[in-house]
Amino acid sequence: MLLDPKTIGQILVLTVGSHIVLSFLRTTRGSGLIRGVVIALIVVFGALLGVARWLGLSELQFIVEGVTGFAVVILAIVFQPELRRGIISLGDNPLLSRVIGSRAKDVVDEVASACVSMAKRKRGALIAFERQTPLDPWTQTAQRVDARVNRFLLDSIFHTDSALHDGAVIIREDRIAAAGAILPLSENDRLAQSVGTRHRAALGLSEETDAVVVAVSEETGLITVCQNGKMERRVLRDELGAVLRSRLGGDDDVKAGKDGRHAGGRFHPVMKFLKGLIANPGQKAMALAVGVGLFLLAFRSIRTSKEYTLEVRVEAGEDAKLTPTRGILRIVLPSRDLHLASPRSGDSIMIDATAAQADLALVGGELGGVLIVTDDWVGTEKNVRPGEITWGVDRPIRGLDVDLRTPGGFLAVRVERYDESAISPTLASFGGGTAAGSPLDSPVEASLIGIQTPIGAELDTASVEFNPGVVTVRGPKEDVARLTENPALLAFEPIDLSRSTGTGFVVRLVPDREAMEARQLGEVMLGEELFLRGRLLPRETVVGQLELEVALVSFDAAAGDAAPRFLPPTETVTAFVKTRGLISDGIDESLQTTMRLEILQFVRENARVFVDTERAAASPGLRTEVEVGSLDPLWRASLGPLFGAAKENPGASLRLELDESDRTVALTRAPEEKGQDE
Ligand SMILES: Nc1ncnc2c1ncn2[C@@H]1O[C@H](COP(=O)(O)OP(=O)(O)OP(=O)(O)O)[C@@H](O)[C@H]1O
Repeated sequence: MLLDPKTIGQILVLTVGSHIVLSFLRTTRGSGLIRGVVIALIVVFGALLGVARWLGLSELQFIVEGVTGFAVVILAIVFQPELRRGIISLGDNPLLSRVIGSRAKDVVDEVASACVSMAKRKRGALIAFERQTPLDPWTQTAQRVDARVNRFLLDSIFHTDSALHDGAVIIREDRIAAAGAILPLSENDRLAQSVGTRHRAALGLSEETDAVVVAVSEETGLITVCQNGKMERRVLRDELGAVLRSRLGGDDDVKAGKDGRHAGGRFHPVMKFLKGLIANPGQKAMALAVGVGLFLLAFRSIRTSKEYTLEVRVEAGEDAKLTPTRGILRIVLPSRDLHLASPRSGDSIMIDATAAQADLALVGGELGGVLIVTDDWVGTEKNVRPGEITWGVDRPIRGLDVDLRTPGGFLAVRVERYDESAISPTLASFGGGTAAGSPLDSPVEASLIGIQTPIGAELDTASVEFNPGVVTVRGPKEDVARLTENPALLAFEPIDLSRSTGTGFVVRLVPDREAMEARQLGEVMLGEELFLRGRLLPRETVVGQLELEVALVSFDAAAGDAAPRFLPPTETVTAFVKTRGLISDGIDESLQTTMRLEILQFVRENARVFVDTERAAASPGLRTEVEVGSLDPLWRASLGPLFGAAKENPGASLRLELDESDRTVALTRAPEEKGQDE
């Protein structure tokens, strides 16, 4: 529990209240009835309330709680006189009596003055001050007076001619309650024989009650004050007022007489108050215990509500944690073969928790829950009531009343077995090598793939191949179905190109993060690891365009004179010169131009565009396909130092590509020579 100032303040108030009640119960010694009734009621009500709470008997609890208020009112009415006296006895408090005690002071002065006057005239008197113990037993058998205390009235009561002079006067608060009261005689053996009945009666009452009794001797005129079974004799007339005040101030420790306190009168009220604080420690400890107990009772009883958001997290098998964790609704599945189809792991669930303040204080800002799923839930949707979930934080807390913020107030939980499927993804599944977001379409620095001259490069999708093999995916039925339909939901892991990877690379496939986040895929497991194997090539660029003459070539040497004869073609064709990895975009433009010119020069001198006469013969009179001779490996040896090591790179190339519209030429047969006909 939090010991904040509010809590401490409330406990203090309850402790003071308990102390007042306990003091009250103690003071009504003469009325054991009220104590008995109060204690019996507390025990009975407390027990009933406890049992009702424990067993959840809400109707009984309701009635007991309701009746408690009535019981207090009825008690107050029935015991009104006792309560009144009890409340008045609070005036004994030295500070309070200072505030409200001016009357008390007058009473004492009046009594003291009457006693002194009677002592001087040797008139016998016996006056008892009622304090906390009611003196009813003695007033009831005496003459009721009920007059304001007054020295002359006292004097005349004890006048020998007075009908009331025999017996004692009893003073209650500021009034003479009775006169002619017969007090109990002390049976103290140690009293001298000479002590007469008046003085024995004075001592006797002081033994049985907390009353302060003054006796004036008819014989000697001496004044005696009795309290707590002790007799102080020969009280000086001048000091009687002070002695009485000190006795009636409630300070039992004051001993009249030799120490001269009478001269000073009484203690300072603040001192008395402070002494009062440490006096009677047993009762104060009990008051504190009652105060703390009442506070805890209220703290545990007052129920409040609080809103929490919990994240669903799934665990399975024996490793699952079975105690609640802050902010998490843990759903524990019986085995790893199962998965939670709904709610999905990561979902948020809103709940309202209503509980005793004490319990919510334990929970603090975050609540957690554990739901244990059994095998028979598989394949069926079960509506879980909040009561079936163990709520708490770090440990279960009983009695939390939780409402789920879902229509119907329950959590619909569906558990499925994992599904399995084999898929064989193709490159097309990934949108080729240039799919947006795919790491494969990033331009690759030539330096990273072993070409010294930095050049732009892109993935040649034609050269990308998959590792052979089929991938088995395993997961929730719907996810597996989605993946089978659209393997592109598998994504590439980022490629980290390094010199050691050269132009080849291997990429692992994983479920696509965006697809996961878009909830297209939940928890897919790959049966085997799936790899993509690819090769990186520098980007191909066009160096220039050439008009080339077409030559006639016969590859069939054995044909000799038998070969068909054609006239050399009169047409030319357009060819594009294309390179990879030879001219980088990054270098100086004039240098690029020089390099281009060198390449074009080389191609003009070495390129061969030809028609194979053997093949052309097969289609006489038609347009015939033109072919291009290979420039490789000739160009690697022939290009000058400008091209440096770039031309040694296996990824670099130089090739000739004919214009699509210009790939054929018309051939005409040569006229037959005479000699041949013969
Ligand atoms: N039980 C009693 N309750 C009240 N007053 C009593 C009681 N017994 C005696 N008295 C009073 O005491 C008077 C008798 O006093 P007695 O002489 O026996 O006692 P004492 O102690 O010697 O007093 P004193 O010194 O005044 O003579 C009675 O007249 C009566 O007023």
